[in-house]
Amino acid sequence: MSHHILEIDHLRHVYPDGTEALREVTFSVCHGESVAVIGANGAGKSTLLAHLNGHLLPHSGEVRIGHAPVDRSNLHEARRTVGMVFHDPDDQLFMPTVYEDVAFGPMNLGLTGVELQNCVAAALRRVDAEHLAGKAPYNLSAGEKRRVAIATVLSMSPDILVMDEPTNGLDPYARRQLIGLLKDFHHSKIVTSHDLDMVLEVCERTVVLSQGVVRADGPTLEIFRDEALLRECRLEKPLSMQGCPVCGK
Ligand SMILES: Nc1ncnc2c1ncn2[C@@H]1O[C@H](COP(=O)(O)OP(=O)(O)OP(=O)(O)O)[C@@H](O)[C@H]1O
Repeated sequence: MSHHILEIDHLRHVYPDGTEALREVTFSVCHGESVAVIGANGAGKSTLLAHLNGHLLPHSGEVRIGHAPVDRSNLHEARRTVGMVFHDPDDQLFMPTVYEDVAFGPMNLGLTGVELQNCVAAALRRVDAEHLAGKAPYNLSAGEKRRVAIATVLSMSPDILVMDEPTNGLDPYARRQLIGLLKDFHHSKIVTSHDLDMVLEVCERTVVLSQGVVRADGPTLEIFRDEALLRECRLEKPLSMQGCPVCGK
């Protein structure tokens, strides 16, 4: 029995206008592993994420979660197993208060009363947002919204946390807080981002997509040291790995 929690097997996706966004994409994620999926604009990252919880279904190939292929018959289970934090938190927060947003998922799973209250409090505590419980989500700052969006997913106890551009729009302090939070999660994680410094800190492994194809898959540091690969895939080294712009060292 393999120790993979998620397997992406020869996944191909073609949009109705004929754009072939993913071609034979194959890689697996182990229990507890943090994997970044990086690539230039249009490389296929969002299309790939949309397959992980069945928002899109493949033209050929498959996505397996815990060895079960994701298809129309098990979308509900796939969405419970894969906690997806969307690119824009406003797509995830729609209730009058933060508490109700975080309670929404577990309530649908049948939690009520004290059990529900404890579940919401635990999820908010993990993202350091208990004090926001009574606030209206639309009044929160970008960093607060991002943390609450993560809490809405954590309250469902997913086996895999998937995050699309988690540091987008955050100021340096909020970004640093989020990186700390991600490093403290010992879930399996898949993160897509153009923030390669964050990737370097949070993900031990990186998959590089280019024009819908997996161009490389390996330890993050090795990938970022491969200048020819980065150039070919229209990527740049993380700033923390570039020399000083003044002295060149
Ligand atoms: N609904 C759609 N219909 C047709 N083509 C699409 C659609 N959505 C995405 N595409 C195309 O599929 C390819 C992959 O797009 P995708 O959004 O997955 O890339 P991405 O790596 O997430 O890009 P970015 O970094 O800009 O967010 C691109 O060529 C894009 O133009």
